[in-house]
Amino acid sequence: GWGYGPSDGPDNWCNGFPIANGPRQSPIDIIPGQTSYDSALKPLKLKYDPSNSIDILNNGHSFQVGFVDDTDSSTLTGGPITGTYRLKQFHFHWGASDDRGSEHTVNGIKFPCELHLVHWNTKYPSFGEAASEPDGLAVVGVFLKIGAANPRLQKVLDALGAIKSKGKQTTFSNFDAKTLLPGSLDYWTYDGSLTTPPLLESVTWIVLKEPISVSPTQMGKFRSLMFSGDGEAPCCMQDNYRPPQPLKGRKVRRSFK
Ligand SMILES: NS(=O)(=O)c1ccc(O)c(NC(=O)NCCCCO)c1
Ligand SMILES: [Zn+2]
Repeated sequence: GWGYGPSDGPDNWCNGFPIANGPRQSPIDIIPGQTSYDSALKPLKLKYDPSNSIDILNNGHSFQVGFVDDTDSSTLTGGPITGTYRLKQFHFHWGASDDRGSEHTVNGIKFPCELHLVHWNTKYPSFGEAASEPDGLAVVGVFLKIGAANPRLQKVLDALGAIKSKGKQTTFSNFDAKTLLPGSLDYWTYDGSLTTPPLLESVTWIVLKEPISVSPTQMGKFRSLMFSGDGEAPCCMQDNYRPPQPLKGRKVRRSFK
């Protein structure tokens, strides 16, 4: 399988997934001075129902909080997308130290962590089907910046003790994903892909300009997870980020002046 190590990491993904060198790969370096303000872009509308959160899982690449997605109770509408996209899961990418970890960068600057809220287009029957369509997915990216401890993030971090190794899963109910969003929903947007294999080019990326805070101690909690499963050689889950990919002529739009 694929991973983030010297032999199975991002530089080798093209061997199993040739789309790794495709025309709309993610993440990218966002250069604000080269983005275009688009007054036609609508405000983001995120409506999340806390009763939809179900579980938290260590999938061996990151950890993700899963949501019930059989109704339109947790959705993304507006922004650059048309129609209704349902929240499926959120997860993070982070570094071994606070100087790296985000997937998107801004003027080449790496943040210590990046949150991805993954949504799928309800014009398709399921996430799996949507994931192979050019307009199938919309992922909201939120940067985490070192500062004061984030009490809303702490609720998620307190659950990590139960999912230390690959394959572990536990219930995670009544979590309001909206509490992880910054005050401003100003965003950059561009057409891209999943940032992990299968690297499908089906994602409308919506990257928020304003970061949320995380403390150094909280970053340590992320790094206490393991890529490895029980009984395997222990390997700390860190540096689980893909570096920026070539823009290949794509335009990045912004929702704000
Ligand atoms: N980072 S991302 O672009 O927001 C992203 C959003 C949704 C995804 O489904 C994936 N990738 C994925 O599921 N790969 C299959 C095996 C992963 C472990 O189960 C990546
Ligand atoms: Zn991600």
